[in-house]
Amino acid sequence: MPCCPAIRGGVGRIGQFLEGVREIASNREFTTITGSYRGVKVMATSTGIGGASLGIAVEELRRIGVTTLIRIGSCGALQNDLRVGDLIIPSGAVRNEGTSDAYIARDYPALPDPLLLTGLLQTARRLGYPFQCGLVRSHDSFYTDREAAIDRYWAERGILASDMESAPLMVIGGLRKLRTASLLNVVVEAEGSLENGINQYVDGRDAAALGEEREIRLALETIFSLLQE
Ligand SMILES: O=P(O)(O)O[C@H]1O[C@H](CO)[C@@H](O)[C@H]1O
Ligand SMILES: O=c1cc[nH]c(=O)[nH]1
Repeated sequence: MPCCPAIRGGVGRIGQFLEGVREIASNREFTTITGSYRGVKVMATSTGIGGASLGIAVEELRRIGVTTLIRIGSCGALQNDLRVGDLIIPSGAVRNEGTSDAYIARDYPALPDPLLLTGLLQTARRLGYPFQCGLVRSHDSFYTDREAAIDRYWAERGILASDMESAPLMVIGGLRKLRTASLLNVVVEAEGSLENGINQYVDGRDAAALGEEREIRLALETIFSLLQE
């Protein structure tokens, strides 16, 4: 597999799947690389933590002509049958964060582009990767005094998992006519320890890494497949 050892973090790990990797910009939490996957030129950008920085990245990528964005991220499970390393393909997201509120009232839904969503589902099946498709919840904080009650509330309503960026990505995508979708890897099981889960991946270390490799491959294969149609 071609390698790009100088680029740190998730973007560097995406770079391991690409040929001809070049870092084209790096400032604060935002690092952008380009490379090609099976002959298709792709770009990967780290968007930091939370909707606010994601929103800035998406808007600036749009200004340079990007039209299709797939989030490759992690999440905490809200349902007991989800294990570390399981993939979730969100069919929509609860808007429990402030960034999408800055754009439009909550009546406006956070939904992925239907063609991109369909592409991800078909490709996941073709690759044989187990996944769940359903609703997730995007939030702004881990450490309020109400986290356990909030998680219970949404878990009882069937929400699969929590992340921080899927909803703002989908709302901004809808409003700006971008094709967006999200892809999440479970790094914390329901009722699990948040700190252990996301900082060290303690018990599920290998499973989380495998889940991440799968979501990177799934995103890239989906882009490749859609361009063949
Ligand atoms: O793995 P990423 O994409 O950063 O996603 C999740 O991890 C971060 C929290 O540790 C938040 O950004 C959350 O959405
Ligand atoms: O529990 C978690 C793990 C990752 N990201 C989240 O938003 N929550």
